[in-house]
Amino acid sequence: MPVVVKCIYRLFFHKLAKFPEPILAKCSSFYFLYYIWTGYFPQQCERLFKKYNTDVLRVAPNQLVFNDPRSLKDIPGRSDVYRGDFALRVIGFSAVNVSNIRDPGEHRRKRRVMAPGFSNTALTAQEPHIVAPIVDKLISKIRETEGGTVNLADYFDCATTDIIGALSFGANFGMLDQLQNHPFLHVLPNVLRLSVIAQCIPEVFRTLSWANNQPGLQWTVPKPMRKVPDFAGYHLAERKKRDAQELDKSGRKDIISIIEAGNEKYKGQEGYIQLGKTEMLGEATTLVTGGGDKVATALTMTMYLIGQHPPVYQRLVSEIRATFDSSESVSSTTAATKLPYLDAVLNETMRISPVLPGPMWRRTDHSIPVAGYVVPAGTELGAMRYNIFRHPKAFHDPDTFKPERWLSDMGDDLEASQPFGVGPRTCIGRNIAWMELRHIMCKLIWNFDWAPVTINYQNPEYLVQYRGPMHMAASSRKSS
Ligand code: HEM
Repeated sequence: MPVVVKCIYRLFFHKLAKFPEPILAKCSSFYFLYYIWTGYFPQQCERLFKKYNTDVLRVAPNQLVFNDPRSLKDIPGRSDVYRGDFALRVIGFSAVNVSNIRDPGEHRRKRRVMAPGFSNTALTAQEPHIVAPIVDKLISKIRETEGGTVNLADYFDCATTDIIGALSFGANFGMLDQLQNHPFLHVLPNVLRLSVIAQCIPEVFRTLSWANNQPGLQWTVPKPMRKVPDFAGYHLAERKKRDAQELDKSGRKDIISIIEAGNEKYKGQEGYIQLGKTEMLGEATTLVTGGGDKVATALTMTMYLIGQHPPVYQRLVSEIRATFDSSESVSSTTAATKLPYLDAVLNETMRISPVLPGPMWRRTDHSIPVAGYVVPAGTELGAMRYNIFRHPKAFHDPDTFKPERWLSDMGDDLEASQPFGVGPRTCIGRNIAWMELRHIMCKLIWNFDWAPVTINYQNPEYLVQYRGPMHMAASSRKSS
């Protein structure tokens, strides 16, 4: 269709023509691409929601975003919507996996096999042997910085990626050992950034994906986009080699082995197809990508925010130090039951600064009701998480960091903040995340007194927050 005709159609006759939007966004995806490229798409939406006095926006010819807490349940809460074109097919060129698979039935199959690896029972057994020693290594690495400052954004990245390597692959990824020199440091956020931008124009992404599968054409694809699957594939292969050498594997309980056991359990059952080799590679990639970076961001933001709010910091120090006698006695299970203020701080951090601030796109192939609107079939749509988590109808003083709102009823609608998502595609790793967040925060606060260094810290987002350096000063604790 000639460009002018296409524009006229999109402006006046398109099924979404009645929804408010800037005129440029009606005609082409370039408007959307520009704001995604800047990394401040949610902030631009905030301005547009206000400008048009609306809670729904058409941000590209075929895309709607909502700023109404009800849309959290009305979109991702549904089991009959698909991953959108602009959703998680962004980890470079990962094989199909639980987080990027489109079909809801296939997705259920994968979740069923994977779920036991993420259960609290599996994790409680692993925390003292696998997680605690890595966190202790983090503490000693921070101790080495005394008298100077520490870039927590990178230190957390190394620690959480090492944890997911040990939990999933039974491997030492060696990030904390090498810190700034580790070749995987910063790879994932950069790949996400590249992929998210490429995805804004689906034709570009599809062409790159196609080229990536053609022998002889792979050189046309930006190299970083293959780095994450390559890293995961390498560790999957290394794990297999170790497996072959091991005579008795019965003791192993890493997540990959639990997925493999699930594969065996359902083998031969009617309607069940085992996860094949490529799917296992896909899941390995999901574990590497999902497991480290997001927790690192939540920790970085928590430390930053408590550093900026001394009364919150002091209350947290009192709670944690009064609960544990020693650093060794820290456990996330104790923290979960005895440290309500820590949970309030973490919840408030993930509300005001969500790790995944964007809309987590979905697509519907039939018309559905969303927050009082009827969305036509074939639309890409999403709930704007950053904006909803700060919605004035749901939270008083929505832009203020106030952990107390999670401790007593202040009239807030706390359900309007859903850092781990809603519905069938909610975060499979949330138990791991909570375990790491509680364990690491307790040890950081138990061992050190902290002073802020970086101020005015704000990250752009490329699906997840794109962490910049965040420095603080740690000194061995003086008070009890
Ligand atoms: C603070 C840390 C974390 C946050 C805030 C977070 C948040 C989220 C959110 C919001 C989703 C839903 C996406 C959607 O609706 O489309 C999600 C999905 C997912 N998360 Fe997490 N996550 C965290 C940690 C983890 C960890 C530690 C893992 C472990 C490997 C993980 C693995 C996954 C996977 C595999 C999915 C896709 C699930 C599916 O589509 O069925 N996440 N996460």
